[in-house]
Amino acid sequence: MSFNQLQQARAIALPSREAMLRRDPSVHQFWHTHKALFSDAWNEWQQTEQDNLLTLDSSLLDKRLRDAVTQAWQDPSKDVAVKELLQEVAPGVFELQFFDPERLADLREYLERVWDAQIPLRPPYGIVLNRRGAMLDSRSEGYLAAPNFQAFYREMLNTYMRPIARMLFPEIMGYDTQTFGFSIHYQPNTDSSIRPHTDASAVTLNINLNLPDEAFTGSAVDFFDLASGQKHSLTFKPGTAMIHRGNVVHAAQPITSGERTNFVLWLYGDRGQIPPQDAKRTDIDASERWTTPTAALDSFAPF
Ligand SMILES: O=C(O)CCC(=O)C(=O)O
Ligand SMILES: [Fe+2]
Repeated sequence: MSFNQLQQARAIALPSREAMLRRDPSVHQFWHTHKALFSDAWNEWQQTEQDNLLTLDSSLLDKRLRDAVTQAWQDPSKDVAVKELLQEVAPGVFELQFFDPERLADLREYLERVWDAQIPLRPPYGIVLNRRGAMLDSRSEGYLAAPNFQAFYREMLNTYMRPIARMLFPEIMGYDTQTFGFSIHYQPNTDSSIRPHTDASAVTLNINLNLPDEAFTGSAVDFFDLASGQKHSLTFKPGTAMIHRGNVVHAAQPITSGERTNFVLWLYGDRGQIPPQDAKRTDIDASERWTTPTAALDSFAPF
């Protein structure tokens, strides 16, 4: 690797927002053409910045969660301690404290340095084009390819999300081999809300990254319970996460002041498969939950 990939990458202008929203073929071509360059640039960025960058690891997570999860990996029969940290806040929607709010400043500082890197990043244009968001998974064009971040991202999915999801939603077992993720950022005048939709995932973990002093108003997430016809509006607190099946209809209300930053992580099966509607929801043995699939990652990306 020669040490000028970073400068080269910085000199390349992103396609226009309009072209990205239109999903113009030239946009796909753009990311394809520069794939290796951008990946090398993130490597180089990490090396250049290594004295400034915080190590991303599980010390950023809530201690009770980290301890309970560590224990469950050692002895799956003790995973009730993890379950006790999950609260059902709407039908099929569970809340947990994921990050330690006191450590979020470090993670956010890392992400600020990512923006300052000026390497082209592809914003998530699944539902809307969220300007200050990034694709996180290596299957995605223009993803955040810094090796340290990638190791942390994989740890969040493999060590934490998948076994917890299997505990709550046993029918996802086997429909959880593949990963997907992006970050989103809301502020009142640009990207402020998301209309009702379902996710193309088997399960979604949506984690808030707001610092304790970063208050916002509005921006509740509405979950629609089709069985009862009721709507449950839930507001994120710093470092909390909500986990739900992808097929739960949800929407984000407009943010009226402040900002909100979240990581949205998805699991689904090979080639994007999700469990059939009538999938049996019978519990699986704890020892099966605390495992990591060995299937190769495919390249299917829903958006
Ligand atoms: O506003 C949120 O946190 C929900 C985002 C969401 O539903 C999505 O990105 O699919
Ligand atoms: Fe969603």
